[in-house]
Amino acid sequence: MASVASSSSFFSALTRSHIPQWGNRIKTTKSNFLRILTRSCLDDSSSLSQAAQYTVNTYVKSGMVVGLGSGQAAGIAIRHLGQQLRTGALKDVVGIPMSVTSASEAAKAGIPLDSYQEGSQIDFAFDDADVIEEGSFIAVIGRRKLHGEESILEKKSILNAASKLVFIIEENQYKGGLEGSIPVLVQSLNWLETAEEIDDMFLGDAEVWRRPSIGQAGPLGGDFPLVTKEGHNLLDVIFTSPIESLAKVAENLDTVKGVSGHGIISKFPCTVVIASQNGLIVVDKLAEKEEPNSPSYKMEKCKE
Ligand SMILES: O=C(CO)[C@H](O)[C@H](O)COP(=O)(O)O
Repeated sequence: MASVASSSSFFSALTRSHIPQWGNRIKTTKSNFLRILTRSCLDDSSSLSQAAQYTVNTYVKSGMVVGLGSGQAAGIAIRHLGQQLRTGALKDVVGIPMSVTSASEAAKAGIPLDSYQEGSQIDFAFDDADVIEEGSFIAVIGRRKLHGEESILEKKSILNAASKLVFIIEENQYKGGLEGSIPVLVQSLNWLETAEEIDDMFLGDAEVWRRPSIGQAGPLGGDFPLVTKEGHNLLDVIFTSPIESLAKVAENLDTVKGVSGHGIISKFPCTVVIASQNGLIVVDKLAEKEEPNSPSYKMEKCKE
């Protein structure tokens, strides 16, 4: 594998020739690093599988405690991790599942498991994200229907506790000016009051719907609203115009009495492994204090 620390003109030239649609879109800053891996260096046909396998092969080391996320890519990564343990390529890895689905997937794959306790040491975690805001690396999780005892709050605790974090997503999930919903956990007793306050806060930009536990329902969540294992109702704040800043949305939501949490997560350092038509794109967001004099980005390309 060749590794190149590059200047911005070198970056532009490479991105233009290798990933034209990304050349002008990825913004790099002092704290972002970008690597592009051509497809030929990876051995599976689906780009999401490649991204999941790359994540396990690159970041999981023997002896690690690994947070196992949920979603399609995380499922593939869990199965691949199990395979690596069976072949002996990795040893003594313990998984901390972030959902019932990831626990059952991991058990099937033969990964030894432990449950998350506050203060648990987690060396590495991977997860799907619904979307990630370009540049800020702030992610949204929890849009998808929650399964079993799945908890957005617990998932965020595990992701925040991890010493290293990777989100595995597809190209169309990494963008600026995001639209769509932000899941918000609210105390169920006064959920309507809280929903109205959020509605006023984002008036004209978003609608607020209470999520039902089954099927479809109207804005009030129908007769069987979802109640999480912590006893919260879940509001979907559905943005109909582009979100200028996810950080601002999170900040505003945090001021609302009755809000117990939400699906917006910003945790650095963070790496995003992006499955694209032209191979994998790996972008690292470092903690602000790291490598203050480093070049603006680094690009790696696999030797064919
Ligand atoms: O909460 C989440 C990750 O923690 C996501 O909502 C979810 O897992 C995405 O799933 P998929 O990638 O299969 O749509």
